[in-house]
Amino acid sequence: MGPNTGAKARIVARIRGQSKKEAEFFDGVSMSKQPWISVQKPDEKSNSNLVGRVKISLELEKTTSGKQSYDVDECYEQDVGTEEIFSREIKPLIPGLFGGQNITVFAYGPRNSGKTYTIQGTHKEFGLAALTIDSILPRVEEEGKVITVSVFEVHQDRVIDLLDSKKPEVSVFEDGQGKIRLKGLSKVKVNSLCEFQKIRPAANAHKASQKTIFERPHRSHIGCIVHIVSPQTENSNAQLVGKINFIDLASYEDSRRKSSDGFSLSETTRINKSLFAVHNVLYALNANEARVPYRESKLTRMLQDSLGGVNRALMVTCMNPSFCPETVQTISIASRSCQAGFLACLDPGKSSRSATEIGMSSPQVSKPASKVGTKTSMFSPRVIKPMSASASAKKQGGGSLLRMTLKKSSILASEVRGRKLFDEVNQSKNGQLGNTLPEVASAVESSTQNEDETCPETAAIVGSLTETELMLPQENEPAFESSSLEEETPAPNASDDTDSSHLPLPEDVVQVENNDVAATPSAYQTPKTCNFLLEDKENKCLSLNNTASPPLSARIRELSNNLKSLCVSTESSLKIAQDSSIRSQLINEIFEPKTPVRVDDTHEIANIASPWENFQMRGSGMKDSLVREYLKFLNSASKEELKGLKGIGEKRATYILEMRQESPEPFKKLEDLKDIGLSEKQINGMLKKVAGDLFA
Ligand SMILES: Nc1ncnc2c1ncn2[C@@H]1O[C@H](COP(=O)(O)OP(=O)(O)OP(=O)(O)O)[C@@H](O)[C@H]1O
Repeated sequence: MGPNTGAKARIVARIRGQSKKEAEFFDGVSMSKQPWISVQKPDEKSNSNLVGRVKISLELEKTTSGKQSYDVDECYEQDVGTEEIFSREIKPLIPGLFGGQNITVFAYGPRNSGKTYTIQGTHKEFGLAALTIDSILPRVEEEGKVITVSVFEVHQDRVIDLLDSKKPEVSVFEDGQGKIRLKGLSKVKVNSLCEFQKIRPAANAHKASQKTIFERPHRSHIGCIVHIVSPQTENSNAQLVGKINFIDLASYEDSRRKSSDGFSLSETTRINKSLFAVHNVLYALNANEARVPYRESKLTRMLQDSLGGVNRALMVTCMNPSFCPETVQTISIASRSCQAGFLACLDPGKSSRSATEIGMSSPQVSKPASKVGTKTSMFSPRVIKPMSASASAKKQGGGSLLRMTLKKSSILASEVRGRKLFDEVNQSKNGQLGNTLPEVASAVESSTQNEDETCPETAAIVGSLTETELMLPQENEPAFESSSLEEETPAPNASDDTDSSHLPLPEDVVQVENNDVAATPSAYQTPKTCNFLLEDKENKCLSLNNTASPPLSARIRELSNNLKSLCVSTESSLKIAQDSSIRSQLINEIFEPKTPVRVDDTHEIANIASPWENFQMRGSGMKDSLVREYLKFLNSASKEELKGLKGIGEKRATYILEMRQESPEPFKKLEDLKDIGLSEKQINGMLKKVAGDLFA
């Protein structure tokens, strides 16, 4: 993949070819001579770490911001065709693909910047996906392997199978072995480039009818996975050899500007948030960070087994040839991930700690760039900041990212190191300090779990996925393209962000509060002040101080302690309480099941004599019991019994049984029901039905 910087993700730019109108406007003047973008290639003879580094300078006079420069691994100018990009960036990786490596190619950029053109191509020029298929087919045939292709869409955290309109939603989950499963994603066998070009999303076939259901087009990420598979033989199951993902990312849009297409602010910020999540992962990989935030978005979660480890990623940042503020923002964000690779290269062997580990948030709003001369240094010293979406940002919606990050003032350790490194280099080079990185919106860390880098897909996955029929060819139809479907019902996982109507179960509470803790530096930095520390899967180091709610295990332990201490303290009360009714009430309060109560809240226990409080306490206990019984049922019921439940049909029941074969107790908390494709609303609905049936 081009010159090696030691980075796991290579960041390149591509300046889109001019349209006829643009060509007329510029009257055939080469873009390199335009005031808007200029590209400075590195000195090939230079014997430094920066070999291969390309500087893109943008003339921002129109915004009175002056000129801004960004470093990327490579920049392909207008006269460079997709085939050359393929030869230089992807072709060198193909042997690895046959050796078990996974590759991911992202096309990223603002609207109309050539993303789809780059990935998918047109009938005149092949895109990177078709060129890859063309290149791997001979070897695939030679080695007796097969190619299967999946096409999907990620919209509002929902993954939709675009090759099968019957079961469009794909479940993304981690199985008992920690492997990412894409349950319900179809695969189509491809024998030739022609077949690949003829694949068209099933969704398209129903476009007309679906338009009546989905009212307006939406922006989404479109992905195509090309798997190389060793076919099933008498002695072995089908085995995944390697796969290459092509992701045509949704356009980046400045959420502060009104969308010309009438997209809501929340939709724009949601998309930008998922784009930031991709960059955060690439940044973390390039910076060799201990924690890679795969869980920040559905897309990165899906691609977890293709990013990191021995796998390679390529980000093609598409740029508009004519002035576009979003182009400035996208290239600055992309350059940041690229810088991380150089940091790691300059500081080998050191892996920076993640924001979560050091307990700091990552403010990510940059300021307009200050004017810099293009000749200052090969390095433009910048503030390098991993971005992440916070739990609170999730709750508030992406629109609050900007506001929130403006408020945050803590500094990331890796950022400090990054700045220091750059400063050192710059000072040693020419003693100059440069500008700061332009605007990047983000927030604090959300995930509470350290995530391993790689999770290779297994034959089991290949075997479990259905192969659908090849879609009928349609003339002049691209191999895959963005569906114009709009979802009818609220996205199940999207509701994670906004829907607060779910049952306030202890697990939920813990989850939310843990996230808050992740955003609270003190929880990590001052363990000595903690009452005590707990460790569990979801929460590696959680302090039980007053700002955080403990996990369930701790609550139970604490409850038990409370009960013991209450027994002691109320023994004396019982002696005092001569009246038998008070006595029995006290006994009830102590020994009846109820929600956990903190030690320092004991004064509340003395006040729970109100019938309403009593009722609520007991109701909460009953609700917990109901949930426990429900999960127990799911973990043990027969298929027929499962099918008797609301929301569980033949497929889900079969799937539950499959899950139980892998793990005896797949459902430990209500959230686990999302693994079978249920949304929070659906889960709540199911429970309400169960509760209602008790009184029927
Ligand atoms: N390198 C190129 N050379 C010539 N034409 C190009 C090039 N890249 C893109 N185009 C043309 O520019 C237009 C926009 O390209 P494309 O649809 O790929 O952009 P996009 O970023 O995917 O747009 P969006 O995501 O906003 O729909 C198309 O007409 C496409 O054919």
